[in-house]
Amino acid sequence: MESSSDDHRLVYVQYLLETSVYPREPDAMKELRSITVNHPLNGIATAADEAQFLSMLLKVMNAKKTLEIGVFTGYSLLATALALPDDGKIIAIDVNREFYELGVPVIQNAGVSHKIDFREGEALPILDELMKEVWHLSEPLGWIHFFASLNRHARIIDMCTYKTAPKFWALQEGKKGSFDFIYVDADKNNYINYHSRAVELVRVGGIVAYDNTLWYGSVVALPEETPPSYVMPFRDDVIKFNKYLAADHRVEICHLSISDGLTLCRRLS
Ligand SMILES: C[S@@+](CC[C@H](N)C(=O)[O-])C[C@H]1O[C@@H](n2cnc3c(N)ncnc32)[C@H](O)[C@@H]1O
Repeated sequence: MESSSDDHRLVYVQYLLETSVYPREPDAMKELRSITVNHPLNGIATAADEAQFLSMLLKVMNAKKTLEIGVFTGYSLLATALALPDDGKIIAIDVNREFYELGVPVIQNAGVSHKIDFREGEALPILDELMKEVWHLSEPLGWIHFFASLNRHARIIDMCTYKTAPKFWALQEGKKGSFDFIYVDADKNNYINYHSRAVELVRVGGIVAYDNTLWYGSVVALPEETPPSYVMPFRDDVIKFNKYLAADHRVEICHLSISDGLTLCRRLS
């Protein structure tokens, strides 16, 4: 079963999809992909080989708290939810709830909906709220993240006020520095704006992953007159973003040619 997001890619991609990706794809993800293929915008869904890669990356990282910007029908979200442990948490943002609701029954049947906190709306104001919002310390990772944060920040807390300090600290820091992984797959003209928030929200050593950073395969590398007009609107934004990331020393980067480009940024400090 193919999705049209795979159409433009090379023959070897079809080979790897058929040989190594589709046979290992969880049934729920297969079902969600077959629902998505009937959607008029199906080409914007995360590709199956990329989702397989993200799934392994999350497991290798032991990720527990993640953030996703750009859900659509939820294919990458489901891959993430399946990869996280049972007490994992994903905050998932999309301006369009109707897209997400197409995938909800599949996500529920897969038994992972308790990990997902879907937030409908424009991503930038939601991210700004997250910078201030606290994790409930009763949440499974609240205390662990709190104590981990003591090592990362220079601020000193009087441990004599041990019982009141955690709340105080959480109010100071919001959700900054608490996500293990952030996946950005929304409007490309806002990627630089998302990066300024994501780099603060992700923990030191955590990963922010940006999708479509080669924009339709290799369009970013072709002369301006070459690409068909329908891919042009975000082309310059992606080119600008790639240059910006290459010069951003807050992160180590790895620009992969999987799907139509995926850039991993590891927060350094
Ligand atoms: C490329 S699709 C996401 C694909 C998804 N990751 C998947 O696996 O199918 C982009 C999504 O970003 C959402 N989006 C676009 N601009 C947005 C914005 N400013 N704020 C929040 N969501 C936005 C769109 O509604 C769309 O569902």
